[in-house]
Amino acid sequence: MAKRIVSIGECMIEMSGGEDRTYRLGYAGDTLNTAWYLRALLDQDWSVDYVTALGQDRYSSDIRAFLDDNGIGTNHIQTIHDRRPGLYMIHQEKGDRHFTYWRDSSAAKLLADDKSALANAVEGAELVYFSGITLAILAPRARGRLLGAIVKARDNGARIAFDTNLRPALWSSPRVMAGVLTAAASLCDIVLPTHTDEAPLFGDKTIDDTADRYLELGVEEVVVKDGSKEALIATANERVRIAPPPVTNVVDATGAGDSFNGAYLSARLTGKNLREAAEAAHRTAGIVIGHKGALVDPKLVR
Ligand SMILES: O=C(O)C(=O)C[C@H](O)[C@H](O)CO
Repeated sequence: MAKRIVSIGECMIEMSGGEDRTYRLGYAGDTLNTAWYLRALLDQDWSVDYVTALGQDRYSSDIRAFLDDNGIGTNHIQTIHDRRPGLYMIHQEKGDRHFTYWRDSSAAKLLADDKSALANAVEGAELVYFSGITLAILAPRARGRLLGAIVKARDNGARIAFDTNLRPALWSSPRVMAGVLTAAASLCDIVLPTHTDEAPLFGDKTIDDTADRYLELGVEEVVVKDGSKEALIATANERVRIAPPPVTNVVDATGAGDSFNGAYLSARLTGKNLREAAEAAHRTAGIVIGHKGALVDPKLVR
């Protein structure tokens, strides 16, 4: 039987491009993006399931079909009858991508309402992946239910990977965001933060400060991304710094970190060392930022 990876979070309708007010419709969301690159890079010894909630509208049906067609498991996607998927638009400004969201009443906000559905979803997983965005969209009690299911999965042998993925707009305050993310990270085996996002919130001066903060929480492997600068992979015994290869063609940085995570985790799951995994991750992210939207054709990254 294939070894299971479960990624938990929100998939939205994505509008990318926007030149002459012409947009391309896609489906994306940080945890789905990572699932997408895991699916693209792993062989059929692995299954990749996406756990979220969708509605019954045409876009929810299309998202399910899109995931099915691309080999991502949809059996644990819940249906919320009177809700629809969220939506976001990407715009480019001053060399970076920015997002505007319509997601306040999306179906995914209810993904952790059913405790037994969550427990079933993570059962038998080898790796469970979630993010700070997954936590940000949930009400406080639902966050507790999700973290409870994750702790149980870990007790049953799953490894837990977490990208803190800071989105201040989705949190009630920076203090709540910092507190919840730190508590969640302390339950995880692999944490994949982005230094530039975390530095102003936590006062980190260097990528080593970011790594140390998570190592001190008991995290085994910390993967600190830093945009176009070198990434730091830190464990209690080893520190590896890997610069990305030069990239000349940045079209849209959406999904760079998520694809980095997908490639990194797929390399680690198949026995690659920290250096090899970080190199593979930079390579994949370098391809993704040359295209519009978060998801590129899997053939381009294989
Ligand atoms: O910002 C979010 O919540 C998204 O999930 C949208 C993008 O796909 C994601 O941020 C890219 O990392």
